[in-house]
Amino acid sequence: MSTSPAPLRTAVVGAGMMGADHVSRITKRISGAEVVAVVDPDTARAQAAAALAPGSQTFASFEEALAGVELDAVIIATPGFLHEPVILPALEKGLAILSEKPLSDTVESSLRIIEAEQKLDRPHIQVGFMRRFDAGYQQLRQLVESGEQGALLALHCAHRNPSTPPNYSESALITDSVIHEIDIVPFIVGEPIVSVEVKKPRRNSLAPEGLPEPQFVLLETASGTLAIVEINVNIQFGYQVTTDAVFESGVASIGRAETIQVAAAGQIGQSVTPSFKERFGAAYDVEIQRWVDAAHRGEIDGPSAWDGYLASVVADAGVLAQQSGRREPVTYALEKPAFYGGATAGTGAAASLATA
Ligand SMILES: NC(=O)C1=CN([C@@H]2O[C@H](COP(=O)(O)OP(=O)(O)OC[C@H]3O[C@@H](n4cnc5c(N)ncnc54)[C@H](O)[C@@H]3O)[C@@H](O)[C@H]2O)C=CC1
Ligand SMILES: O=C1[C@@H](O)[C@H](O)[C@@H](O)[C@H](O)[C@H]1O
Repeated sequence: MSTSPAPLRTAVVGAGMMGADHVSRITKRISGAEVVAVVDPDTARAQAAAALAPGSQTFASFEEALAGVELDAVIIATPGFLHEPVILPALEKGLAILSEKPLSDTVESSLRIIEAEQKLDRPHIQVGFMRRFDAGYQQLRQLVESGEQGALLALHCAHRNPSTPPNYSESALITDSVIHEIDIVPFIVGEPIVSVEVKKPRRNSLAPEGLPEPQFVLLETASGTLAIVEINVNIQFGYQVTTDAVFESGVASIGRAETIQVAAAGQIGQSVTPSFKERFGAAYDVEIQRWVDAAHRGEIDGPSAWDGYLASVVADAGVLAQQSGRREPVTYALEKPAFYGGATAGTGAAASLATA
């Protein structure tokens, strides 16, 4: 008779929107893990999230959680610039780590993280690029790989949010939002991004003062496939993420039919998801379940810290392109280490896409 392994004793660090959602996910929707600690200096948030996971304890810092409870794993859902201070001690303890995107806020920090991780026997960090687990993106990737419609020439990507949180800056358009396309475009195309250019059309007057958006971000991959990303984060009507892929002999579209379409009373309509939590709810569930299952096997099963590092290099070029108005080349300083699953030539970016 086979017995299930003991649940992964997990801390969730950062009990805001994503952290609380992950607490609920682990407790109610997936198996093989339990939240034993919720960490947030904002006591009310920590307690509200911990209430979703009966038996969990709250802590004001990750250090206190490490000292106060036995852990196997950690989910990091603090703002990006606070990921590294949790990732490094978690690596030292050998915990399974799911870091929300981005891996970190700078290339330098991402490099420190991958250097620290490579002191261990194997990758411990999975990055929360959940689109890789979305059924639509997976089908699109398969279509590209099949070659059924010829070569992939271009992608039209729309990334629309109803509004932005406080302190959302112009660079956040790239580092916080387009970072998802920066990860998913190489995943679909199967090759790295080699340049970034940013075009700024007329400003949406409904965006917060000083935020020049929408913007169009052009991501070019190694063989010349062009992804044109409309990043448009104060569009009011809802949350919408779509991709239209242009092939040599056809087009394919994903992301437009998340909800039922109803024809009635002389109209055809469907509702729009209000936020990423609904649009990508199923993808987050699959992402976290696969991360938990892999952690029980001593593995990761999704985008690695190497993928997080690659994304940070492209994001850097993107922020530069916002300011320069020029096409900025993307230069990856490192070859992909064998530690991350393949000593391929060049950036190794394509080979890093084998998972998820
Ligand atoms: N995969 C996805 O689609 C999404 C990912 N995210 C990512 O999730 C992370 C969190 O984002 P949100 O939940 O939107 O932010 P949030 O602002 O709602 O929550 C962040 C929480 O971290 C807490 N915090 C701050 N310093 C801390 C510390 N030293 N230790 C523990 N907690 C601390 C804050 O008090 C706050 O409760 C970010 O990395 C963000 O990029 C966010 C939204 C969607
Ligand atoms: O990661 C996310 C947010 O942080 C970001 O602000 C949004 O633009 C993205 O759509 C969402 O998935």
